[in-house]
Order: sequence, then C-alpha cells, then structure tokens
Amino acid sequence: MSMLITGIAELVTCDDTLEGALDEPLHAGLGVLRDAAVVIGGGGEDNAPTVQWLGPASQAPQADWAVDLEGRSVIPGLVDSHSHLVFAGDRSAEFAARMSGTPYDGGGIAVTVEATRAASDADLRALLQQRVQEMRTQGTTTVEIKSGYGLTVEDEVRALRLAREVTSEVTYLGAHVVPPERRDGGGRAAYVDLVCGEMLEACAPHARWIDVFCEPASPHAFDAEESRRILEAGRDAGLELRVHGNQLSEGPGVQLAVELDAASVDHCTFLSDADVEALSGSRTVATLLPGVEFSTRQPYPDARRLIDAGVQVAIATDCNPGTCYSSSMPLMIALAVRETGMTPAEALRAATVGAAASLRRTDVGRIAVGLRADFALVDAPSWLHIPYRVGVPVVRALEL
Ligand SMILES: N=CN[C@@H](CCC(=O)O)C(=O)O
Ligand SMILES: [Zn+2]
Repeated sequence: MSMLITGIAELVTCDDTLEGALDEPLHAGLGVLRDAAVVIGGGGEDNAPTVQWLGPASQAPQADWAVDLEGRSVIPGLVDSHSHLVFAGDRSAEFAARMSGTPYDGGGIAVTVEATRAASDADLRALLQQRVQEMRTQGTTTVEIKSGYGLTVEDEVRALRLAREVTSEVTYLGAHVVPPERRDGGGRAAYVDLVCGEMLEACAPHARWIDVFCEPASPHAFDAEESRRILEAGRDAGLELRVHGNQLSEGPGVQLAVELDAASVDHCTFLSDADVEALSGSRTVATLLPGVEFSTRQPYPDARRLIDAGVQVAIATDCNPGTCYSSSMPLMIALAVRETGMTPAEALRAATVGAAASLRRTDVGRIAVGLRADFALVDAPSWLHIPYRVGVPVVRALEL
C-alpha cells in the first residue's frame, strides 16, 4: 500500500543538494520544496513506511490513498542527541535558587541519585515513557538517553535496560559524578576503577555509547586523566565515545574528545581558540545545549564562532532534573537562534542532520527517497514558525 501526502506548504528535507529546492538564503542548507508532495510505502526496516517519491505536488504520482495536510509544513523528525530521562525526584527548588544567583556545580546530581535508587522499576519506566511521549508531542522522533543517576552496578544496569526499551541510542554514564558515599578517602579512585571495570563489564552489553562528565571545575565530576581512562576503557569494551565537556569552564573535555575521535562533545560553553581549532579539523560534533544556559544563568555558547570556523554543530535538550528540565527541541531551536548566533536555518539543521551526525547516523534527520518516513508536522505555512512562534506547540511527530 502506498500513501500520497499532499497539501505540504513547505517540505524541509535537510538535503542541501536537492534539485528544485528554494534558492533563498533564509532556507540555506535545508533543501526546502514549496507546494510539495511525498509518497510513502511499506517495506522498510520493521515494515516501517519509507519514502518512495518526493517532489512538487503538480508532478506527484498516483498512490493507493491520499492525505491532505491543508497547507501545513513537514520537517524531518527532530533528533534529541543528549538527554538524561531515567530519573525520579524533584529539584525545582534548586532551579529557583539558581535564578536568584546560586551557581551550578553538579552537586545536585546526588539528590537525583538518591531518589532514582529508591524508585521502583515500574515507577521509573512510567516516568521515562511519559518523558519520551512528551518529546514526541514536540516533534522529537529520535532520542539518546544516558544512565548516570544510579552509580552502582545494579542501578546503572537498570537505567540502561529501561532506556533500551525506548531507544537504541543508549549511553552508559557511570562517570556522571563520584557518588556521595564514595567521596571520602580513596573512594574516588576506587570509583573510577569500578566505572572502568565491573560496572563497565555489566553495562556495556546494554549500551552503544560511553560518556563522561569531564569537568575539573566541579569537585564532583572527573578530570582529564580520569576521563581519558574511562573513555579508553569504554572504547576497549566496544562502546563509542561522547563527552560532557567545557560546561563550567575552559577545561580539557573538548581536546580529549577530539583526540579520541568522540562522536560528540556536549555543552561547549567555554571554549579557547585552540578548542575551536581542534574541533574544526575533526569529526567530533560540538553539541550545544542552550536550555542549560537558560536554566543555570550561565552565558550561552557561541555557535557563530564555531560555525564560522567550520565546526559541525548540533543542538539538543540535555533534558535532566538539574540543569534543564525541558524536553522541547522547538524551544532549543528558538534559544539557539535568539542567544547563540545561529540563523533559523542553521538551528533547524543542528536539530536534525547535525544531531544525527553527533550520533553518527545518516538514516535520520533527513527526508529522502529510501529513508524511513520519519517526519514531524509543523502546524504553519512555513518551518520558520518553529522559532518565530516560540512557546507555542506548533510541532509534533507525524504518526503514520
Ligand atoms: N553536567 C552534567 N550532567 C547534566 C546535569 C545533571 C544534573 O544536574 O542532574 C548536564 O548535562 O547538564
Ligand atoms: Zn548531560
């Protein structure tokens, strides 16, 4: 069975080589077709519908049945390449304190660790599913999810197993912080041993990625030497690498990520010229998380500087109970435009193909013949309404 989708005011493919795409700077790099149509049909992976044809509506072929979107727009499903969705508990008071000037240092993570350890599997699963659903209703169809609020072998494995139920992009983050019960004496070194040893062995089968919070400015996170050890152990266990780096200060995270060919270094709030130069000559994507700066009152990262230097950028929510409890990619697009110096087109690319690249994926974040029909619907005549109508729920995953 094939389905013809018509009435598409703007079809954003994110294919910058697409023939017939609008040739206007406003839409640069987005491969936008106006008054477009798409034909989808079964036969993809898991029998999911794939794109069989796309082009101007006036040239659309016949299909078994048709759907008219009545002047709405279609974009690739948004890709949220950085989230921490497996948690319990509440830290809204910490947010309020930050709004009055208390700085963020990672210390609140322990509060979530305690609440998460105490939660039942059923409660954690329900919270996770609710958050993933919240993302879908805002246009996100691919999500990466980290562990990191368990910090014992059993609790980390449990978080990864739960995450695996809702996504294939699962990240082992035993190296989120040193847990409170291990902070004294030689506990810190012993915890790094655990993260690289028994915990890694138990977690690796349930994850694709390993991540580390590399931030010497936080007494709770990991320095360059510890981070290198953790990432190398993960790589030896068959995991691919991601890094939380340069969130609170100009630290070693970016250089380490580039040196180890990590797929992504995330935050990139404080960067030296050497960091930008290293990123520009690398395959490592700089993932910006502007919701974190919104929720911590830190300065926003400078996307313009990175893009002008030729660095590939992504944006993601970092949805977590501490630094950004927002699951909204449309909000991140708006913040990236308003606060980090991206054009609207650059921000939408960063939330789709850019974020897909940070997961080393080329099968999502684009709309093209042969790819899975992974779309989000914009309830507006132009995709530009995503940042333009900030705070208004104009984007949702298109259920086919
Ligand atoms: N920085 C480390 N991890 C999260 C914050 C987690 C928390 O505070 O609970 C982040 O990406 O910002
Ligand atoms: Zn994070």
